Amino acid sequence: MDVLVVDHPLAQARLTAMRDARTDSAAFRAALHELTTMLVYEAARTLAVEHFPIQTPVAPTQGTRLADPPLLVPVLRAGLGMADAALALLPESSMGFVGLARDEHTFEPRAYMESLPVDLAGHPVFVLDPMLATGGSLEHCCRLLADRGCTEIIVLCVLAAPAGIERLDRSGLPLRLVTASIDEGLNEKAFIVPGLGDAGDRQFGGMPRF
Ligand SMILES: O=P(O)(O)OC[C@H]1O[C@H](OP(=O)(O)OP(=O)(O)O)[C@H](O)[C@@H]1O
Ligand SMILES: O=c1cc[nH]c(=O)[nH]1
Ligand SMILES: [Mg+2]
Repeated sequence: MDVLVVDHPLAQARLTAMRDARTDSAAFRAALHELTTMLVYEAARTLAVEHFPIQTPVAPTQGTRLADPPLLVPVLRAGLGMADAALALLPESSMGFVGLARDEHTFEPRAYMESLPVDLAGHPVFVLDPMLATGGSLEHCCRLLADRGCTEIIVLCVLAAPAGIERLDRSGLPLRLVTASIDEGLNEKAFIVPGLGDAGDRQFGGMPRF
């Protein structure tokens, strides 16, 4: 599986703000928004483009645009904080939604929402979720997309644990990963270490489990 680590100093500064336990929710959301802009910029580098004629004030020339803007799929809740920034850079994109909550004991994802186009054959998809921990949630989400015929899945996350990367790699799904960091590992609660805590709670506050 192709993995790109965006180690640009401006990206790492936003990541540092997100890791810092003193960062409040508003500053956390702002840093995630800005970091997502950088992740999307890098992830979009390999998208297919098409050229078309335009006229500058001086002369005719060729313009460039994305041939097929990717479907954006934030994984609720935490991925919601990446949605606005991605849509700002990709204003022609459509958006689908997948809602997953990881069970605190089994660490398996429980699906509670799915709103996706029926047929994704031939279309690229950007999956937005800040955290790749055990990989259960993102594997579940990417499988939903592959089941709809998608063969070009790009996962954008803030932090990836080695176990999650290995799981996605083993899944055989047609994906590549863009992340701001590969962290050391997981603790006994399957939280990423050193990580940044619970990305959903840090943006939106704690939630009672269903
Ligand atoms: O790789 P995994 O082990 O599956 O863990 C990662 C998942 O955990 C977090 O979501 P969470 O279940 O906490 O839901 P939330 O976004 O509503 O907080 C995160 O946003 C990922 O979706
Ligand atoms: O460290 C982790 C692991 C899963 N989900 C999170 O939000 N954080
Ligand atoms: Mg959470």
